[in-house]
Amino acid sequence: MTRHRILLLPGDGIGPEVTAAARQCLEAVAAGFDLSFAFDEAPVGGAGIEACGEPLPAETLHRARTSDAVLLGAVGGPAWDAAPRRPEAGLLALRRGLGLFANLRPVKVFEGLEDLSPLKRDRVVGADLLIVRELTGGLYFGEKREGEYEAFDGCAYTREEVERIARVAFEAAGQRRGRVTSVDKANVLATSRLWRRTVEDHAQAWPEIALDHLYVDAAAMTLVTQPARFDVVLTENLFGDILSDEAAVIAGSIGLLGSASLGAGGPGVFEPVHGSAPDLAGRDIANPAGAIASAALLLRHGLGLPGPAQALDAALADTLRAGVRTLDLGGVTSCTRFAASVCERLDRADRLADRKAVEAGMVWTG
Ligand SMILES: NC(=O)C1=CN([C@@H]2O[C@H](COP(=O)(O)OP(=O)(O)OC[C@H]3O[C@@H](n4cnc5c(N)ncnc54)[C@H](O)[C@@H]3O)[C@@H](O)[C@H]2O)C=CC1
Ligand SMILES: CC(C)CC(=O)C(=O)O
Ligand SMILES: [Mg+2]
Repeated sequence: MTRHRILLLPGDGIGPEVTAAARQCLEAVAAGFDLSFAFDEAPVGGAGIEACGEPLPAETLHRARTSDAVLLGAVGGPAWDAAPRRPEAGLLALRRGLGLFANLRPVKVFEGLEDLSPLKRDRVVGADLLIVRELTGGLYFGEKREGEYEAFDGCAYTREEVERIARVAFEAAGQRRGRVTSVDKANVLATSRLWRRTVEDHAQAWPEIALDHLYVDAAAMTLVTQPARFDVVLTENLFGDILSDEAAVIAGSIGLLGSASLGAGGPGVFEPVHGSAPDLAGRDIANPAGAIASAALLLRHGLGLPGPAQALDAALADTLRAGVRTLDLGGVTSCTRFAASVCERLDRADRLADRKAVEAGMVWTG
């Protein structure tokens, strides 16, 4: 039996709580599908600074590189706000170190949560989009200078960087509803004009995919006024970061969103979209759904196990449909109890997924 090596990077704040919840679900999946997962754990972010003086200790990066997939919680918090090296730098270094240029952030409205969003119900029902965010270029990785009276952040993109993320977006659209909306600020930024030209050229090879462009300011508005208009949203690092938090409004809580960060074949990093939520940390009240959704993405994209991924997605959806809700969803269920509910439902969800699991060569044995 293949032993899949999963590295856990819990990080800071609620990171350890939601990562433990997601691990519990992965263990339940492993038991049900007769899979073998070997979990390892290493410090990153503030935890890395505390343990080794570095937000990304060399040993953590080494263990990430030699794993099959990485499940990360979140990094950062007020304790390190004045630190010379911030926890967030560890996350960026991990993404760069593993070459994870593509960040997939699915956004949908779970059945039973249609009234959670402050947006009108008829706007959010049917919304189902995928943000494809470029993850290792742009402002976050440009030249930086920080002085007392002047600071500088450089933004650079190459044609090759835009092309490879465009390919991911067009491929995803081909498996979804066939539409890519590329978001830039080409009326002002040179990098955005390169982005738009490159995406236009790339689209020539995909005549079956409908491509349109929006400036990021208009995209921010349209995302909440007509969310169902979007299928795949292709955008650069900074815009994707901001738009994905905004898109959480469609789902109803940022605690619900998971993500997959993928490169050219090595291990991917799977992490919720939210941050370390210091206001919730240590109280067992965070919503672990985003981390659990990330674990499902890990199964699908990180380990190539679509049957088990589908089972975990189904158990999560079933849990939410049944009204099990953490505080952010208007409920009282704790983080640990929510995870236990997903595990309890895995059996049923797996039976529902049986046909797909069998197709994928994975049979439920629990
Ligand atoms: N990927 C990562 O590791 C990220 C780290 N951060 C870091 O996290 C720290 C806090 O940043 P914020 O801007 O406050 O963003 P945040 O995402 O941690 O929190 C924003 C709001 O969402 C709520 N929230 C977040 N996750 C939740 C969950 N699972 N369940 C229920 N509610 C949840 C929080 O309580 C807060 O009200 C900062 O140090 C920031 O740099 C922020 C974003 C991403
Ligand atoms: C802390 C940032 C670097 C990460 C972030 O906000 C994100 O990737 O969504
Ligand atoms: Mg973010």
